[in-house]
Amino acid sequence: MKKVTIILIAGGTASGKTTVAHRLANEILKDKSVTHISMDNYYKDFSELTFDERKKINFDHPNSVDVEMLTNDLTALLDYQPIKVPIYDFKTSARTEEFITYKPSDVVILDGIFTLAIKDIRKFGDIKIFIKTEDDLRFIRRLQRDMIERDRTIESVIHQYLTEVKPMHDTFIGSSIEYADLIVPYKEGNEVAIDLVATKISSLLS
Ligand SMILES: Nc1ncnc2c1ncn2[C@@H]1O[C@H](COP(=O)(O)OP(=O)(O)O)[C@@H](O)[C@H]1O
Ligand SMILES: O=c1ccn([C@@H]2O[C@H](COP(=O)(O)O)[C@@H](O)[C@H]2O)c(=O)[nH]1
Repeated sequence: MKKVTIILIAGGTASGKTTVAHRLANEILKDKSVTHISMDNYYKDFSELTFDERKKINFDHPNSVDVEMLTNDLTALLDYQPIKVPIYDFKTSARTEEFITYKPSDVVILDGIFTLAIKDIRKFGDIKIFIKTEDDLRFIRRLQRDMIERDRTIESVIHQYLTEVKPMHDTFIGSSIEYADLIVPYKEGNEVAIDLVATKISSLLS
């Protein structure tokens, strides 16, 4: 039986993880059996808390992730079993009541800030990628994205960035680059790195 290949894509907030994962899954590897999963859907379920209480949670600390659910799901995918994942809502900081079902596939791409920082997740990676984007670019992208897509104010983005995002990045996420097989400097896109990953996957699948 063929082994499922798991690609982990890490990097700071707004570094371009989702963009790279999406390109790999939907363009470069579109003829292969590929599933792209976001680690964002594995934040713990804090729905019993009020919205104001949830706003105080530090979502940049690894403890905010439901590692047990994620490891169970990755184990199921390695066994070619389907998984059902709750969809997360960044506007309310809570899981929605909707689920997405992922069918078994030969390649699984998991992207998220903690994919290389959390040992129990990192150990699943066959190919470990870190997207390295300068901090100021990431902050600008995050500010735009959070205000447009996540219902945040400029003040809340700046406050969260200075009190949680940056200190946790400096403590946990930035240093996880040491576990990467490939570091991708993603500014205007990096075709060579993306082609290298595609070639490696093709060789693993053949
Ligand atoms: N190479 C790039 N150049 C310019 N903008 C980019 C680039 N990559 C991503 N973005 C933009 O930055 C924001 C964050 O990208 P995303 O891929 O969602 O990052 P992440 O998943 O790391 O948080 C998005 O609005 C996206 O369109
Ligand atoms: O309820 C939440 C959950 C997470 N966040 C922030 O999201 C980023 C991680 O997502 P990226 O797409 O990689 O940026 C993390 O830095 C958290 O601060 C949130 O704001 N609210």
